[in-house]
Amino acid sequence: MTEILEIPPLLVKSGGKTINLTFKNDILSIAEKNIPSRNILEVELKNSSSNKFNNSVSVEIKALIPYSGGKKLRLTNFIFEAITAEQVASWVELVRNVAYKNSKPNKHLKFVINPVSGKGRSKRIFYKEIKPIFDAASCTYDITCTDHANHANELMITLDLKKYDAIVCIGGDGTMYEVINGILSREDAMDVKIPLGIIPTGSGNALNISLHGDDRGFDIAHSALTVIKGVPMEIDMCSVTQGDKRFFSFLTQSYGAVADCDLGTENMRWMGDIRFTIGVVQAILAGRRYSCEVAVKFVEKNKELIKDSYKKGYPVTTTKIIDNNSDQDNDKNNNDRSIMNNVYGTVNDPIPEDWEILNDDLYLFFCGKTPWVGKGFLIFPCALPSDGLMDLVIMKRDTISKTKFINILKYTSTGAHINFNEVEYYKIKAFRLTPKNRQDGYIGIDGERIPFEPFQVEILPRLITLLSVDGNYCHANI
Ligand SMILES: Nc1ncnc2c1ncn2[C@@H]1O[C@H](COP(=O)(O)OP(=O)(O)OP(=O)(O)O)[C@@H](O)[C@H]1O
Repeated sequence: MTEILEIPPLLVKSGGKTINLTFKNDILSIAEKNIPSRNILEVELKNSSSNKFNNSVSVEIKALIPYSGGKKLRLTNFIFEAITAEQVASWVELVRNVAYKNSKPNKHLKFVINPVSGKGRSKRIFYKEIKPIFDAASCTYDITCTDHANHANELMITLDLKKYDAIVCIGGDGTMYEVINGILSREDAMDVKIPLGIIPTGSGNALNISLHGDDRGFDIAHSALTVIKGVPMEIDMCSVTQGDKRFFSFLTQSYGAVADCDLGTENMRWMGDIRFTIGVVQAILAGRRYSCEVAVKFVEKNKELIKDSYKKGYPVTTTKIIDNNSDQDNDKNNNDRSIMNNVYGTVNDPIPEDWEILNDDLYLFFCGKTPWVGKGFLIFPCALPSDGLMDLVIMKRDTISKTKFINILKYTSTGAHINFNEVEYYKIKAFRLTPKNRQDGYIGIDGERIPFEPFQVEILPRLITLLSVDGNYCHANI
């Protein structure tokens, strides 16, 4: 992330040689040190064993260095003996400023560790891999290890957020879901701007994959670096109402074969990702029908325009005035973090007049805000964090054969499924889904099952801030 190129090199001794020290890697901390020679064991630099420090002035750099083809990062300490002691203090100061030019150094953090996420190894991973990186970056922190489901939610309601620079989940999407819903149920929710970070120890980690891409979505060091040096990124929230309940979703809302296979094959978890494919094939071959009535507030139906806007790097909302409804001022919504209340009411209100009603047998109804919804599953390649819109993918039973549907699903790994004519891809502001002709089935919100009853979802812009690599989700090459 940080390129220390503008810094004049410092003349140092390393491995018995004199070198001009420049540093291009991600520096977590840099300090001037008077190091007695017996501390030489700290030095991990190649060929450094011949260094003798003899109480001279040295520079200690802790950095994340790429290895394994640059895909992984390793925490490494370097100590160099300076040739001219006078130079060191100003050089150290300069490097420190560049290393943290876009982010606050020495952050004070709240870690929320979910000990049961993923394979139940979060605590061990924290002490072995995560803590050393934050210590190297001179961060300070408090830790809460959740001891029951919903603990993270409860914690966020009462926590003094002003004490921290960021809240960091050590867990999966479910932990982040609780943190977000806790924050948004606070009395002062509209004033909370604290950024949230995630270090992936869960099983799905859709959010972290969307932040870092398929390659790095499960990578601890890259995610830690994003917390330490990342850029705040506001994200829209999906406000969901069902019955008399209201809650916030930040990933997906799904119904149909994929929801069935995600949620209905929990007993096959031991199989790994293959359970999902088997589940889809089972559901389709069994001829399961997913009838429903969906009412949608569409914003953009032209798939080519959506793709084109994404490729050019701007949201469709900037190409078109989308909604002149007096109840919702889009400019305001797109620029302000100004609403907590639903604009379109709840699932118990009449459907607004300007929504379109679809009555269909579906294979798939998938709506969401993050491009990736799991590893190798780039279902919404044009999703943007804060365009004030949700992406919607629909596949209808009467337009696609069973084999074609299964075939198209394979292309979701690269996002290329949206190029098929049979796949509908929309930008929408709100929808209501009412399941039909079935007593029971699966509806998934952020990968968790909710009751098989009508529900309504609308977008509320920019309610939460995440720490991201560069202010956007990982780019999808569509
Ligand atoms: N101490 C605990 N005991 C039991 N459940 C807990 C505890 N702490 C948290 N939970 C619950 O664990 C659930 C799963 O957590 P999380 O989603 O982070 O992990 P995951 O399911 O492995 O990851 P992902 O959602 O990314 O697939 C959360 O919904 C949370 O309510």
